[in-house]
Amino acid sequence: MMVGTPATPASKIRTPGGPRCTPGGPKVREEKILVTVRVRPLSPKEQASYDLIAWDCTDEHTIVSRNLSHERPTGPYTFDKVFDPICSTQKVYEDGARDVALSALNGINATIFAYGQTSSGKTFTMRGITENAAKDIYEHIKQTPKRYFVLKLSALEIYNETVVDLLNRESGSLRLLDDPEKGTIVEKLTEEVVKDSQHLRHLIGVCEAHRKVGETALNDKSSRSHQIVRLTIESSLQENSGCLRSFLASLNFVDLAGSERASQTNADGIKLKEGSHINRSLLTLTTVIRKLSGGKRNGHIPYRDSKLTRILQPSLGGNARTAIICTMSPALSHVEQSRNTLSFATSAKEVTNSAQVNMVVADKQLVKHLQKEVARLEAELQSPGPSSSSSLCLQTLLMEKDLKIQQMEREMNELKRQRDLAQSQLELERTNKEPKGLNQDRPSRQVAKCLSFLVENESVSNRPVLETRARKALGRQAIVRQSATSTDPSMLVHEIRKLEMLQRQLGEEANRALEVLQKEVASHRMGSQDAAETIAKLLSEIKDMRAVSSIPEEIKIRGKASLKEEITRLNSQGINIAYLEEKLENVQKSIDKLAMYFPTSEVTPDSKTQLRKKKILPFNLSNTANMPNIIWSPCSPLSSSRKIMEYEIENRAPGNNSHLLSGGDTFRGHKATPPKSDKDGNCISSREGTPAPRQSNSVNVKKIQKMFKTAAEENIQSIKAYVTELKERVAKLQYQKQLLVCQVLELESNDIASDETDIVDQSPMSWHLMFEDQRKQIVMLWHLCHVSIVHRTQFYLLFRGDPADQIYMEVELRRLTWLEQHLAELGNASPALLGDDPAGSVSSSIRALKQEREYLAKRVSSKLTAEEREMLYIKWDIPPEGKLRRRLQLVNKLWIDPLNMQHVEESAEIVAKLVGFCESGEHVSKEMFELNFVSPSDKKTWMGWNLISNLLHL
Ligand SMILES: Nc1ncnc2c1ncn2[C@@H]1O[C@H](COP(=O)(O)OP(=O)(O)OP(=O)(O)O)[C@@H](O)[C@H]1O
Repeated sequence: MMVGTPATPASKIRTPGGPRCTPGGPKVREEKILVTVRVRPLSPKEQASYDLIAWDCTDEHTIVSRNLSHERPTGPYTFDKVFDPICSTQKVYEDGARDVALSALNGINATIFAYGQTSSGKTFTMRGITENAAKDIYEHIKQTPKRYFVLKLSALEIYNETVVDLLNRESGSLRLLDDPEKGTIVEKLTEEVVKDSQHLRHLIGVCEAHRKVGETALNDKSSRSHQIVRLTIESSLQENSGCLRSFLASLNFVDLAGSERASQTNADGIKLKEGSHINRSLLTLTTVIRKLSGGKRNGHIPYRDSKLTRILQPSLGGNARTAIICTMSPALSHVEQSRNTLSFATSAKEVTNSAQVNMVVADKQLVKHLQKEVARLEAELQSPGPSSSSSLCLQTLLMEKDLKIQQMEREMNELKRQRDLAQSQLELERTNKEPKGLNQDRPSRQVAKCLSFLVENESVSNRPVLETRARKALGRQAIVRQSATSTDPSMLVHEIRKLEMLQRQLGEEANRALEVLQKEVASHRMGSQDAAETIAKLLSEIKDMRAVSSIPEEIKIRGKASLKEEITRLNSQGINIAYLEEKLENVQKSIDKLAMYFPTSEVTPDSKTQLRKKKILPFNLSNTANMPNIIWSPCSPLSSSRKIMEYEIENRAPGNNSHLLSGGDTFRGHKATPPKSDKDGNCISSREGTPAPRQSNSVNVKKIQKMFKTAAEENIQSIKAYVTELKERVAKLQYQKQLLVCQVLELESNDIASDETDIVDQSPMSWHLMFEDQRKQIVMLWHLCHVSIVHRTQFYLLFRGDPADQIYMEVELRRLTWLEQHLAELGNASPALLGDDPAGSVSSSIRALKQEREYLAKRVSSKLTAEEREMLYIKWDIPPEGKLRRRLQLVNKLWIDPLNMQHVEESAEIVAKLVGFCESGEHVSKEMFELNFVSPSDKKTWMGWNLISNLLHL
């Protein structure tokens, strides 16, 4: 008994509940694929071999196999149409393709497939279908003058999963890309605009010709390659409303590879080993059709498993109308293949498509863009996971999006902040109607913060509104004036006192340091004539210095003094500070000169000779009498050489350690030559008195020699560093004093200027502009002065344009301007004047900055999540080369572009994370910015050499 397959209804177009509209989209109609079967006549070859006809087309929908062999007959098979061998291609076109093909003229995608075994008539049929469709399309265009049509043609061939352009074979293998709007597209595929029907025929001819070339180049290729000719049809209509409505659709003519191999593999499960015999595209096509026909439309459909199914995805259960013409031979010799073809056709007819009109409305461009974006993201998400490159690509895309969102949020917040600020400023202006002068008796906390050591506990926000009253001025001068005019004279007197106290403390420290320096230098008094002279000079300078630095102690502070008197006194002290500075400069130069006698490098045979030539012998054996001084000198308790000495003592033979120099033959000669003393009682060595042991081969002597030398070098370096530090502090003091004087002078001239300043009021807008301007200047100066990036970050994040920030901005700007000038002066000075390190402060700043970056780089992995790090590496273009290298590269890119405020903002955010400003949750106080210039904590007291050696090793 034969089991029939239910016939497909003649009209399969289903519009359940009528045509429906997708939200914001055009009508969608669901319909099954139109499946027809065409049986060709017996070929001459089949006739010659007396092959029998194995099939009967019982009606125009049914085909059944004849009972010719011992096998049981199959069928009947029913389809939308069954065309017997005498049916013309015109008829096949009309009944099996025309309706679908012409849908493309109305914006519906359409695809006509030819499926069947080799030599079954696929190409024969498709050629006729294409020609007829082309003819009808141009006929339609002719009859629709209201619409404006644009036709484009492209054609490709897929062979062994390689896509080739049939309009330009030379372009080689083409790649498939995912386009948000069009789905899968073929990269660089030629698309020719079709001028007219003749041109269309010509182009189809070109494709055919190119396919023929392929056929001769590769044996039997045509049966294993798929060809797709795609006609894109766009038609526009100007509506009365002024809207330009366009239909856009593509019509595919697909001539598939011979199905015999795919069916063999599918039906018999034979796993063909030879790769060239497996046609992945065809296999995937049958799998896709099978899955779609089984109602698994919502399950995973492996479109992406082959190029053919990727390209034709919309035509297989998607947004397209599809017709499949299955071709078959009637011969008994091909009955098995024909059966497989009919089986495929049976599956295909169960597949439902959801075609919709692809309409473009000009004034809905934005919606379309969004739809495209959604489609693209969906396509990305649907792409299979195993490909790490595609998931990476998706991740990158998401990260980029996140970054964009973050950036937009930041911009929005900034705009909001500016708006709020402007509003509050306006509010302030409006309410600020109080009579002028109301506030003049009250000291300005801003200025107090600027100058005082004390930290004001009162928050800035509590400040009475009028205290923050700003004077209208576009320049910085106006701000300075404003600060000065609101300064209480008694505050300034207070500040002057504190300044003096600082100066006194500095003097005391300098004295203590110089005492040690004097001892140290005295211990080195032996050696060459040059060295002796330098030391003598140094000693006299130290003496002078001590005299100068003790002056401030003599200052008597009276209980009450007028501001003018205070200023006069302060100005007179300026001479002392300047003198102190000058003297320190001289001391440093002398130390530098002295340091030249102690080459820091290891003593090589060459350098030994040079030393001998120059007779630089401050620490040779003639100095042994001075050894105890050096060893037990306060300058060297922590030096590495002392440790060596202790080791030496510990390892000395018993009985020889009663005194460092009393035992052992090594020192006997020396004992016989006691050192000479100068008139002050200090030990002096003479070259005449230098005994032979200088050439001694004793290991101990050499070690001790080396040790003394190291100790001396360390001490000299320590002294040098401390003097440099003293100089810096004196310079700071000098600057602070100048600022104070400046404030006082402006206070004095306040009465004269008050009329003028009252005329102008500072508007919120002008402050905002000034703030931006100052901030840019500060950022540039930070960069030029190599200021710590942590400091930059803190300052940048704290001062965001609040009117209360004015004074902080002003002070930071002044401080940096001074620093820049100072560094520039150092840089311009002659190296001869400045010693070995002409721009010591600059290089040390750079060094410190480098160390800071290294420190921050170490925190990257602990303070940022892996995701954050990855995002930053992508954003900041850090190549993937080594984890440590990447972290350092990232940190090295922070705060390097002072002209780019976006860069500055982002750098600040990253550094804040690395340092943990954000995570502590505590608000950083603005006062931490040492607007007081020298806070007690900032003051370095003399801690002995320990501190200095620490500083040196930092
Ligand atoms: N309906 C038909 N009427 C007359 N001749 C036909 C018909 N169908 C096919 N032929 C002839 O059969 C031969 C094979 O046809 P065709 O090349 O179209 O097969 P094919 O399926 O495309 O083969 P391949 O897969 O190898 O490319 C051709 O010579 C063609 O002219």
